[in-house]
Amino acid sequence: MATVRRVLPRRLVSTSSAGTFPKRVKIVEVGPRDGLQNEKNIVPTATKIKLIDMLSEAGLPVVEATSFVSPKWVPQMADHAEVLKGIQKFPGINYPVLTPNFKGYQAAVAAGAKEVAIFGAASELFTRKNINCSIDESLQRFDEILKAAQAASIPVRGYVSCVLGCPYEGKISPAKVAEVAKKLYSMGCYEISLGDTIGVGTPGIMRDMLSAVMHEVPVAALAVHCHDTYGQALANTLMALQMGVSVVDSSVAGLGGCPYAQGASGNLATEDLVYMLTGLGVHTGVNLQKLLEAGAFICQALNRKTSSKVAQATCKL
Ligand SMILES: CC(C)(COP(=O)([O-])OP(=O)([O-])OC[C@H]1O[C@@H](n2cnc3c(N)ncnc32)[C@H](O)[C@@H]1OP(=O)([O-])[O-])[C@@H](O)C(=O)NCCC(=O)NCCSC(=O)C[C@@](C)(O)CC(=O)[O-]
Repeated sequence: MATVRRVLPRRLVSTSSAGTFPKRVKIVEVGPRDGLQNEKNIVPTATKIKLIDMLSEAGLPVVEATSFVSPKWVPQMADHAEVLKGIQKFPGINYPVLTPNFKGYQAAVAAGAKEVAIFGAASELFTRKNINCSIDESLQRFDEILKAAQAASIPVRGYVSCVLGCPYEGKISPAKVAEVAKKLYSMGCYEISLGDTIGVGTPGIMRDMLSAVMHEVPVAALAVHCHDTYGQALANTLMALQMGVSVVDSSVAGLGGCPYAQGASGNLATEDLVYMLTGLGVHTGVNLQKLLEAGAFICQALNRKTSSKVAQATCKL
C-alpha cells in the first residue's frame, strides 16, 4: 500500500498533536484606538502618543493609532490629528486609522494617514447604532473611500463587526457575515477583520463562521478580532489559527470595547496572545518584555488593573 504523505501548506507549521498553525502571525495592535475609545475620562494626547511609541518599540508590525470619527459620537478620539502627527513613525510599522465616511477619510489623509480602515457590520441594528446608517448605505460610503484611497495608493482594511453575535439582534448567520465580508473584499479591502464585538462567541461558532467566510474570501486576507467578555477570546483565536488565519487583532492590557455595542468588554490582551504564540513556536517579532512595559504604562495612566493574565502573573513573580 502506498504511503500517503500529507503536504502542509507552506505557511503552516505542525506543532505536535495540537494541529497546524501559521509559521508567522501578524499582530494588529488596536489598543490605542479600540482600547481607549470607550474610556470615559479623556486620556491626554501625550499619553496616547507615548503608548503608541512604546508599542512600536515592542516590535508590533501594525498599531492602529486612532479614528477619524465624529467627536460628538466618540469624544475620546477627538485629538486624532494631533495623535497621528505626534507619533514617531517607525520604519516598517503601519499606523492605520478608522474612517467611517469620506469626511473622516479626507481628514485622516490630511493628517498624514498612510493606511485607513473602514468598519461595517453583519448586523443592521448595530450598523445603525454605530454609524447611523443601514448596511447598504455603509457600503456606499465605503465605496467612496475605497475609490479615493485606490487613486491615492492608500491601503484600506475592512472590519466586519458582530460576526459571532450582536448586542441588538442576537444570533448572526455565518452566511450574512460571509456576504458582507465578500462585498468589502470585492470592493478592494486588502484584509478583512472579523470582529466578535461583544465577545459572545465560542470556538465552534467561530469555526462555522470562518468556514462560511473562507468560501468567499481567501484565508490569507482574513483577520480575527476577539473581545473577551466571556473569556473565550484566546480559544476563539486559536480555532482561527488552526483554520489558517494568520492575522490577529489584540489590545495591550486587554483594553477595549465599542461605545455603541452594549456589553462589549476588552479585547484579547496582546501580552496573552504573544505568550501563547511564542509557546507554539509561532513567530510574531514582538518583544514581550517591552510589550509588558507598554501595558504597565497605560494601566498606570488610566489607574486601571491590567486584564492580561500574563501581565498579572509576571507582576507577581
Ligand atoms: C459615522 C458618523 C460620523 C455618522 O454620524 P452622523 O451624525 O449621522 O453624521 P452626519 O453626516 O449627519 O453629520 C453630523 C455632524 O457630524 C460631522 N461629521 C460627520 N462625519 C464626521 C467625521 N468623520 N469626523 C468628524 N465629524 C464628522 C458633520 O460634519 C456634522 O457636523 P455638524 O454640521 O453637526 O457640526 C458617526 O456615527 C460616527 O462617528 N460613528 C463612529 C462610531 C465609532 O467610532 N464606533 C467605534 C468604532 S467601531 C468598533 O469599535 C468595532 C471594531 C472596529 O473595533 C471591530 C469590532 O470590535 O467588532
